[in-house]
Amino acid sequence: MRQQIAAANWKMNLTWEQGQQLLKGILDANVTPKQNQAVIIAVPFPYLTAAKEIVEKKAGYFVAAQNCYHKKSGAFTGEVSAEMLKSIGVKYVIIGHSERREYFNETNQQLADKLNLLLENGIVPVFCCGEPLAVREANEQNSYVEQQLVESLFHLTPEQISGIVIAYEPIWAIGTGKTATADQAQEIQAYLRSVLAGKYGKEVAAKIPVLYGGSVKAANAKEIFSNEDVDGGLVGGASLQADEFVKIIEGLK
Ligand SMILES: O=C[C@H](O)COP(=O)(O)O
Repeated sequence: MRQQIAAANWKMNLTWEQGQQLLKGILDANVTPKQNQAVIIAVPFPYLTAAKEIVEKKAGYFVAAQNCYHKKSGAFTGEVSAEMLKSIGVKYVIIGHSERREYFNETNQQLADKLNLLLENGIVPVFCCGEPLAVREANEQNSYVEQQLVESLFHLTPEQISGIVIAYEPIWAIGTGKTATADQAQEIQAYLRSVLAGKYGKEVAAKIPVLYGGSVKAANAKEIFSNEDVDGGLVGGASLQADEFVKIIEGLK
């Protein structure tokens, strides 16, 4: 079975003291991921090293960064490179979150560059994609998200793309409490997998985990994750409460 992933994205929330409490709550629940499962916790940059010490003591649990810069190194004050993240042992990095696309004007081309840098450094990119409400209302979500994949991912070799994780997050469902139905998630994620299969073949497409994100919580995780093409979730709000996130982990296939 493809890898199944419960990914927490703290975004710009929590002091380090609060973060430690949350990690303690999650790890004290002592849920052991199965062979095909992983738990990823994306914390703010300043917490990465200390969080890694705590989180990665437990098998199957990893920290992630929430972003990296699209250039290798140089005079880019305030930015963090893929190589720096590698140098402290970070194994996963979220890129292309809709908040970064919207508030920081990230483009598909910049994301293609970030992917290259992460892969060069042996880091697994968690590539986010997803459509805004107006696109969903016009029923154009498939072609919209397909374009995001084509422009950011399709320069990768089959071997490279086999090493990434995709997170489909409809923007209208992020932090709104409005979740895509399990059927809506399955439908578009099956479509995205067919797009990947069209370019790379079915065997490669079948290996790539595709997560769903957008108001996932303990109460709906299991149902959403039960779909064939939904390989877990990228969770914002509900990942800030230990008991909620633990139940989400338990909802993985
Ligand atoms: O990265 C996580 C997503 O943006 C989902 O956030 P949310 O679970 O608060 O809707």
